[in-house]
Amino acid sequence: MAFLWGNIGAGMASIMFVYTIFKDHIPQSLSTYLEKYAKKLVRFLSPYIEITFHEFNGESYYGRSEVFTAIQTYLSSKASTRASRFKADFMMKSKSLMLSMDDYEEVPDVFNGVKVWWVLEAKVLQARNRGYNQDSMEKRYFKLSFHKHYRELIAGSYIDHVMKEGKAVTVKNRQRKLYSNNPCKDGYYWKAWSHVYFEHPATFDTLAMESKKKEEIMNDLKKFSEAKEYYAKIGKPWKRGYLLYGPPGTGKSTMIAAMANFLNYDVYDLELTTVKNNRELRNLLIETSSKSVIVIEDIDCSLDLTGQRKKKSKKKKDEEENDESENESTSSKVTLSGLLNFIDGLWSASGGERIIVFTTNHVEKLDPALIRRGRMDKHIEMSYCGFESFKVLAKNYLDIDSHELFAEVGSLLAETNMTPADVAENIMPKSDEEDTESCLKNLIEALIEKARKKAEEEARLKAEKEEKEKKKCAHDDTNAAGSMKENGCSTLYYVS
Ligand SMILES: Nc1ncnc2c1ncn2[C@@H]1O[C@H](COP(=O)(O)OP(=O)(O)OP(=O)(O)O)[C@@H](O)[C@H]1O
Ligand SMILES: [Mg+2]
Repeated sequence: MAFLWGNIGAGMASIMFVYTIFKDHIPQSLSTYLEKYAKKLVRFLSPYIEITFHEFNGESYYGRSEVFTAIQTYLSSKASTRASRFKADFMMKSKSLMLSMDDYEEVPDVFNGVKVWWVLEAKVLQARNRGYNQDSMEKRYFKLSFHKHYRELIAGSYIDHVMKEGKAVTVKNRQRKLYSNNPCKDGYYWKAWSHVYFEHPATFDTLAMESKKKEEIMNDLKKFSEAKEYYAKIGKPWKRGYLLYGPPGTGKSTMIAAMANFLNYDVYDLELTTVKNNRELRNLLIETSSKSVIVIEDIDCSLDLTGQRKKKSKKKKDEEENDESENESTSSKVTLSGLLNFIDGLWSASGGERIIVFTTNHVEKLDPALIRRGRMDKHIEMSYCGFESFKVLAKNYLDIDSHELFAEVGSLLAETNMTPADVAENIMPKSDEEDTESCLKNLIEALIEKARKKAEEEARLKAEKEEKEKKKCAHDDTNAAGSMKENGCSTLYYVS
């Protein structure tokens, strides 16, 4: 683009050339001075304007600037037709190559007939000398150049256009991610979450659950995802809490995957036991992106949160405040109030739609404050496999809608508590020889066996109870006899 300057550019180039030859003979201070003013002069004479967009601009400690990311995505769609050097990434979702501009590669673009130039540059900064550890850092930025004449058009409408297009391309190419809270290094920067691509196959179609309940949940999720204006109107953060509770193997984790697939959201799997304190929890929340499901599994086991709020002594409160300030001990010190703040979205100032899901096997153990409506807006019980759920599993695993053995399975399921995980395990063909009928027979056998064990257990408990009652009666008789003697009503006196 410099050659467009014509004579001015050529003149400046000659001066710079002469300067480089004699540079070594000029004192250092004068050379710096000359360089500084030469650059100013160039800028003053240039008919072009440059705007830079830095990758990390202090918006957040860990995060990349959203503007930088949107520009990068926008340019990757341009770069593939207009640049000659590319960096290639394999897009898992579309199973295709995604090309993006390489460093220092210039990509031209035209907006309303006006030409602009983009280039990705980097500055290497020497980090502060910390004893033996002297790292250097690279700061990347996009530089946009255009003619002064179009300042308003480019700085206004064009940048808006780039942001919009960039975000639209991101949504289209979005490879959803499953994040976990293990910090990882991305170039020179630490990120609070590391991720893998999220490719769980569960959907609401494959989820074994009564259809009415399923539909209700799907409608709830859909309504939530379309309610941006509504949440803004009522002045609440755009988030919704779900509590999934029920015995192991009833599909709580499967339901979370189905929810994320249904909404096309990322999943943040938050392992609370590794979070050091409330401050770290807050940072983790800030680093979550919009359109995400934040999951805390087995909330009752994660931390000793139950009743902590009620029991908290003055000493504990002081400790918690210290923890908030500087003390970063290794053991987890997330408190119930820290978690409540987390859920209330007090720190999710960055906005955007988020779903929070807790799972537990023991809902009765949780502090009511944690699961009250408004925090956990919807409580969903995941229960044992009924006939309707079985039919979904039979369709998933055996590809059948009906069978003469269905009636028997149905009546056995009504009498026996078997989880969908166990039903699935029993009907899954174990070899090529196993046909549909033998798979269903396996399930029937397992159900009969379970019913037999249940009956045995019930009989054992009944016998135990009767035995206890007998003993209690004998004890009561003894006491009664003792008291009669005391009252002079009996000649016998029993010692119990
Ligand atoms: N409702 C269900 N629909 C379809 N598949 C299910 C369902 N419940 C369980 N399964 C099957 O059983 C396996 C275990 O289920 P899942 O991990 O979702 O149970 P969970 O309720 O999360 O158990 P836990 O309380 O132990 O975490 C799943 O991989 C899935 O194949
Ligand atoms: Mg689970």
